[in-house]
Amino acid sequence: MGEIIKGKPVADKISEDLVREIEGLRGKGIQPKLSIVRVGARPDDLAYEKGALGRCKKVGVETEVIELAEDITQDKFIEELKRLNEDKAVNGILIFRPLPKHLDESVIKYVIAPEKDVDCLSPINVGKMTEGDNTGFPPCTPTAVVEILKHYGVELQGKDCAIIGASMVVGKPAALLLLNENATISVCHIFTKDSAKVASQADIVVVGVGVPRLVKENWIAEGAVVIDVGINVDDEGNLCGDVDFDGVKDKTSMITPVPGGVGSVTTSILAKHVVKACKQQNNL
Ligand SMILES: Nc1nc(=O)c2c([nH]1)NC[C@@H]1CN(c3ccc(C(=O)N[C@@H](CCC(=O)O)C(=O)O)cc3)C=[N+]21
Repeated sequence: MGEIIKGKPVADKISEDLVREIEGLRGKGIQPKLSIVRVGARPDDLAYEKGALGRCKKVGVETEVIELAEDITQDKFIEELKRLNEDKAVNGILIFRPLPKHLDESVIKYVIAPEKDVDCLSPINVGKMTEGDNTGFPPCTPTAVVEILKHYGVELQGKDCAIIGASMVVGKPAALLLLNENATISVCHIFTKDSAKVASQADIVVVGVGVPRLVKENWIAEGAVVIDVGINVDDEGNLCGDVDFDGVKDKTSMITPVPGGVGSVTTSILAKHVVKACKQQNNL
């Protein structure tokens, strides 16, 4: 019991396919490119940026980072974004979130070109995900969750999934993507009466809340599959997930580690979305 299912084999498989696909595109004179938009220098954003740049380099996706000042005005930000929308060389745009408070995401999400929106900021892509329309771009992290489950042969149809956390970047989209796989979904959040009870009745538990080691042994049914999306730094400065890995592991049939789990697949999905966007934009 307690097979540790790592992200690397999943990421490697996706990367191998991408390398081949990008070689094919280059043969046609096409080079996929991602623009990353970062406002300020939050450690969280820098960590993701480092992983994303490394992955893109490895598979052959060109990158640029648009570094904007922490105090950039909304008008200037929108001007930059429109420039990227119109730049024919740019196929994908990733805007790090959350944006500083003075930038209004509810306005900006309508400005990003949906066909370049590789991490699902645009309501068009949220809508496509909700409908199960595969022409859009669901957010990279919950997509990585589903890819890991499929890679390790976890049946989803008819299974009971508990999602812990209801954010727009993890919980809500994870619920929709797993629903699209015909699983039965329960979503727990801070107002849920008894999250441990809901989780302990599930075949699959997906956790993305940002609370170090929240999910304990009593939350997990014997033989359940546990996917830990959290990336936290604990009091000793170590990277840890939202699941008490040592306490939970032996009760599960499979569990993802942190680091080395979902986080390592997210950047491969990002690169995959850039290539998909590139192909769509070139009518391929
Ligand atoms: N639009 C948007 N989408 C995001 O998904 C998003 C964001 N904005 N803003 C910042 C946060 C933070 N975040 C991280 C992802 C990976 C690591 C990380 O450490 N990744 C390691 C692997 C960690 C592991 O192995 O588990 C790597 O890629 O090498 C950290 C942080 C994404 N975020």
